Amino acid sequence: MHYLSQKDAAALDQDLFNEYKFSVDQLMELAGLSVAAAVAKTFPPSTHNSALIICGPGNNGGDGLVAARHMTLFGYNVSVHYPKRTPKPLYENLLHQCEQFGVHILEKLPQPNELQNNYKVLVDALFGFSFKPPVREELKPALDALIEGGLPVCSVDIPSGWDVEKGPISEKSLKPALLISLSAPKQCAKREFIDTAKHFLGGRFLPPGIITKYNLKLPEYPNQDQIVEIC
Ligand SMILES: NC(=O)C1=CN([C@@H]2O[C@H](COP(=O)(O)OP(=O)(O)OC[C@H]3O[C@@H](n4cnc5c(N)ncnc54)[C@H](O)[C@@H]3O)[C@@H](O)[C@H]2O)[C@@H](O)CC1
Ligand SMILES: [K+]
Repeated sequence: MHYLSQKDAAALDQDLFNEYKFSVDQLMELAGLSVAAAVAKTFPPSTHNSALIICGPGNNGGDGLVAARHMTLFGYNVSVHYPKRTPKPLYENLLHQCEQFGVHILEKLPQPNELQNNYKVLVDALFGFSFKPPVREELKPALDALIEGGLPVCSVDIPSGWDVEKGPISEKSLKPALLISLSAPKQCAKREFIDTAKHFLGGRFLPPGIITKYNLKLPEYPNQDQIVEIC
């Protein structure tokens, strides 16, 4: 397996948009769908019917908004907490769609120790590969809820608060139960960092030229699946 540096993850992303002419919403839809699929495979709605998705200001948060909509279609009761909204049509439309699909928009987070009263699983769509620690004060409560909620956390692409290359930054860093790497795993997704977490690869949209250029060695997706487990 080849694990991407933070610089290469950003460069690969730019290649998809500039050289391959993908739009952000095209890739975000597939990324969010694969997140929903991996969550449902690991924490199915039959046992984990109520989910809270915590969304950040960038594209990682956008993946979370897409996953929220798909998770309602999979049978979950879904809530979204989206404290710092980026005023762009892409995110506004995704949020509008969430509302139309019956996603509950949670304006204020309860205390972390109260989350277990209402939810069975958390989805961490707070920060992705553009995050640089330490977390700024305004989004600290959202990160604390993920760390201290006492619920299984499914992290989208990067466990929030982690260094994209060096992994957890302290003993108190988030310990996800599930990581869904998107397009290709980043360096913090190495087994030595994620420990016993389940690990899936999703975002099945890479053109062959990108796989060659970045020397990626990715596991094969089974059949038409959107996700593949990495052991
Ligand atoms: N190339 C790919 O494979 C794709 C990537 N996607 C997603 O896009 C993500 C990357 O998105 P972005 O580049 O928009 O960035 P992120 O979503 O990682 O985060 C950027 C946002 O976080 C804020 N931020 C950064 N450091 C912070 C700190 N210390 N404290 C508080 N706020 C901080 C920034 O101000 C910015 O608003 C990926 O991780 C993945 O989830 C998908 O949407 C689609 C395709
Ligand atoms: K994340």
